[in-house]
Amino acid sequence: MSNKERVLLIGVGLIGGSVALAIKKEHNAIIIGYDVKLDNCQLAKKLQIIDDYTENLQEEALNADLIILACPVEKAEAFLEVLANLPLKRDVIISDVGSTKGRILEKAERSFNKEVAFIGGHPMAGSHKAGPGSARAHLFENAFYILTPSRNVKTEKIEKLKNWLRGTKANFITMDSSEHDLVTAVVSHFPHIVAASLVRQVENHASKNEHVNFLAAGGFRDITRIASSSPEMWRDIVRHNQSMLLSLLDEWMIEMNDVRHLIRDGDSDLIHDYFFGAKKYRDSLPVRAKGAIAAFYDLYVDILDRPGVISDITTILFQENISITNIRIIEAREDVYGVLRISFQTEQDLEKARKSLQDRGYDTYISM
Ligand SMILES: NC(=O)C1=CN([C@@H]2O[C@H](COP(=O)(O)OP(=O)(O)OC[C@H]3O[C@@H](n4cnc5c(N)ncnc54)[C@H](O)[C@@H]3O)[C@@H](O)[C@H]2O)C=CC1
Ligand SMILES: O=C(O)C(=O)Cc1ccc(O)cc1
Repeated sequence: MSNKERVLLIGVGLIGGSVALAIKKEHNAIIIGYDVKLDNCQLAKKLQIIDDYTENLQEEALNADLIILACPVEKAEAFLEVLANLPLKRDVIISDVGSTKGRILEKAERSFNKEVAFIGGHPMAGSHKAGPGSARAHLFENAFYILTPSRNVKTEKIEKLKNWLRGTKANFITMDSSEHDLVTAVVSHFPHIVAASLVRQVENHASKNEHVNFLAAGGFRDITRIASSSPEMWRDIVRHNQSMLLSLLDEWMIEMNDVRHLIRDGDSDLIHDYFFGAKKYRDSLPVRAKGAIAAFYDLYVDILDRPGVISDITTILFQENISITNIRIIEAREDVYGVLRISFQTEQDLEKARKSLQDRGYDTYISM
């Protein structure tokens, strides 16, 4: 066997694949994938995300220097038990990428002896897409990557894990698992539940009114994008973070009840203050920083409603080798300016596109 270090990736999907690509950029290690979906392993190998895959997890685990769990969190918890019963390498580091940390850390601390360093990990970036086909080496660039080491882990092991993951170009922060589960519940898990519930409410109305579907196609689709994420992943997150989510739901119901009173009483100043408070806080949040939910790298371009303008713009971007992920006319009236919204994968693409289009006389905006 070669003397290169070996990484075992359990769950070869969007996040596992992106972590693997980031490791490959910086390390000459051998990355072996394991996944219940053989197709995902085969695709990942073809895309050179992993070097190879195995159907014998237990055998590969014995040789691994780094093991990363990147499957839904309830499965990850079950794999910890499998790993705990194996004679792993003495200095192995085990980490995960799961969206919840409390139950995983509890299991790790109960299962492993002090030679095994389990360091929870959660890259706070991603998307509603799934599978290795959507994996990107730069997915976590400038994002926060939360680490939740188990109690007995030495600082040098944490530094070693950061070194393994340096190709992500993420900003590492360390916290304990309960703080992690609280903040992620507030900024990510609970908003997902709200997004799903909004979509389900619209669906209910769509069955009674034929216009709802058409009207929900635009902005509503955008603000509820996260409701298209993997149901398996969110099922596990909700089960793992149950108590935090129940307490946030209680808070939300009190808040909604207050809103109900506001609307019922119809006091124009109080209603204004409610929206003003929300706007003030939202406007104070960093615009281009990466948070828990992926930012939209959207550029708005004023366009005259004339034939050929869209192909002119896409040609400019093509010549500049800038890939776009979505393009849409979001406002177009006869004989007046329309607005084209172009979405990019990265901030750099957005800035490059903005410059190229401005140089050719187009008026562009980053937010509307
Ligand atoms: N999607 C996102 O934006 C983010 C997700 N996460 C976390 O990352 C983890 C993975 O999520 P994604 O990569 O988004 O999902 P994904 O669906 O793209 O990848 C998950 C992979 O795990 C595999 N898998 C499922 N059960 C398995 C099992 N029993 N054994 C082996 N492999 C199994 C799936 O076949 C799939 O290839 C989850 O724990 C999620 O909470 C963390 C940050 C962001
Ligand atoms: O932008 C989105 O779709 C997300 O919500 C990404 C996301 C999903 C799960 C996480 O634990 C962290 C980030």
